Amino acid sequence: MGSAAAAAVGEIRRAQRADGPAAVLGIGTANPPTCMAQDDYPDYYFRVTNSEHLTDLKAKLTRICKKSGIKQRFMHLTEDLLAANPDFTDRTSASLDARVDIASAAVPELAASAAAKAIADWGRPTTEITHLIFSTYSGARAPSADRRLASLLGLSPTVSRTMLNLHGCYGGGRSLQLAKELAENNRGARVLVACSEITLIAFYGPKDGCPDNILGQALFGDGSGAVIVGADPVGPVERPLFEMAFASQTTIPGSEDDISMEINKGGMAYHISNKVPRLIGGSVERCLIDAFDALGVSAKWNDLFWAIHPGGRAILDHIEEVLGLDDGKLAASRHVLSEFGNMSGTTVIFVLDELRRRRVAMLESEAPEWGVVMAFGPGITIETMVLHTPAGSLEGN
Ligand SMILES: CC(C)(COP(=O)(O)OP(=O)(O)OC[C@H]1O[C@@H](n2cnc3c(N)ncnc32)[C@H](O)[C@@H]1OP(=O)(O)O)[C@@H](O)C(=O)NCCC(=O)NCCSC(=O)CC(=O)O
Repeated sequence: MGSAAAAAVGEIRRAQRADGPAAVLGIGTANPPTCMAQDDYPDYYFRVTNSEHLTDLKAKLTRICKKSGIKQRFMHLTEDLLAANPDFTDRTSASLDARVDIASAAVPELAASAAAKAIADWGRPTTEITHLIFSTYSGARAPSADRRLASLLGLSPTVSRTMLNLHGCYGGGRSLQLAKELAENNRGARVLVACSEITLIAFYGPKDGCPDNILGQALFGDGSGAVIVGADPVGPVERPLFEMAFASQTTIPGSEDDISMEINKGGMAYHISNKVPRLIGGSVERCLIDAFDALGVSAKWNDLFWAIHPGGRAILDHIEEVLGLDDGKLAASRHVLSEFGNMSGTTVIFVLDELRRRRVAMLESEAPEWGVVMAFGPGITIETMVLHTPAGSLEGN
């Protein structure tokens, strides 16, 4: 290639890319209608699974629920749905087909409800969405939930879709990072991120010797979160809520067996070791130092705003301790954990939405300029994203 052609290709490439950083331009969330108080859950769970005789496990679930930092959770699976599918309580039954049938409809429908709110918050027509990233642990079919969501919303047939399956609790962080790459590398792109999780795929009765299931029964809830991401916002309609300044992914060496998920004939099984809070707590500071070094920004942890995936109360406690965070710095994460439980990949979007609400209530001078999103999942994988809030970004919210 001659130097003139190389220059022309370089010019084309520059013209194809955005000028500014990707930013969050709208956020929406949704939950199924059934809300379960955490204090009532052990009685409910052991009754509907006909397991009242497993008194030790019920006492264990009660202890975990009390220490979980969760007040309530939302669930798609109701008692009526369970009565229609009694084999869902038996982990050895071949119930995957029935679970996938229900999830294939419910997961994109919940996402459509969150996405409609994100699109309204963004303020431009649905047909101007150019890319869709969908993340769920319930996907087991193609065409998948991304295709169904595109139909439900009436997205353009030229929308470029990406499906993320089984990323678990880092699905939201991964989706946001991919959205940043797409928005910055495609001038004018408007990316819809949709995460949607319903626990029905992994609901079983209790079984002696299976404490993972008891932990999961205490933690996980259902919800969907959607975000519109784009660069070079077109005012006055588009307002950048959070600019995405930097993103990275890190895997904790030797931790591949500490969080795992697998689909089998009876649904999804998972394992969460009791080392998870310590492993994550021991790794986050290195990720943060590397991120801010790469940006050339000097950061004091207490001067940032925080959107940490609330995987469990002990994870937040460990992070707070290792980073020396003041009380209240993880308030948005603790609030979401309390009101909704751990909704896997979706949770971090709820935390971002909660942070946005809390920042609106602050004076501009009190609201930290820089912040961090962190999410964790199988791997153990840590997603880190540094956010920046442009001046005036909270006005009019
Ligand atoms: C479960 C807890 C609320 C319990 O609170 P405390 O630790 O303060 O209390 P504690 O030490 O007295 O423990 C109470 C009971 O919980 C049990 N327990 C603790 N961790 C457990 C685990 N990983 N598996 C099974 N049981 C567990 C203890 O053995 C104990 O049982 P007994 O009382 O019988 O002695 C907390 O440990 C916590 O938040 N853990 C983090 C949960 C986690 O790893 N979440 C990540 C989910 S995965 C995720 O977010 C990503 C993804 O899915 O992709």
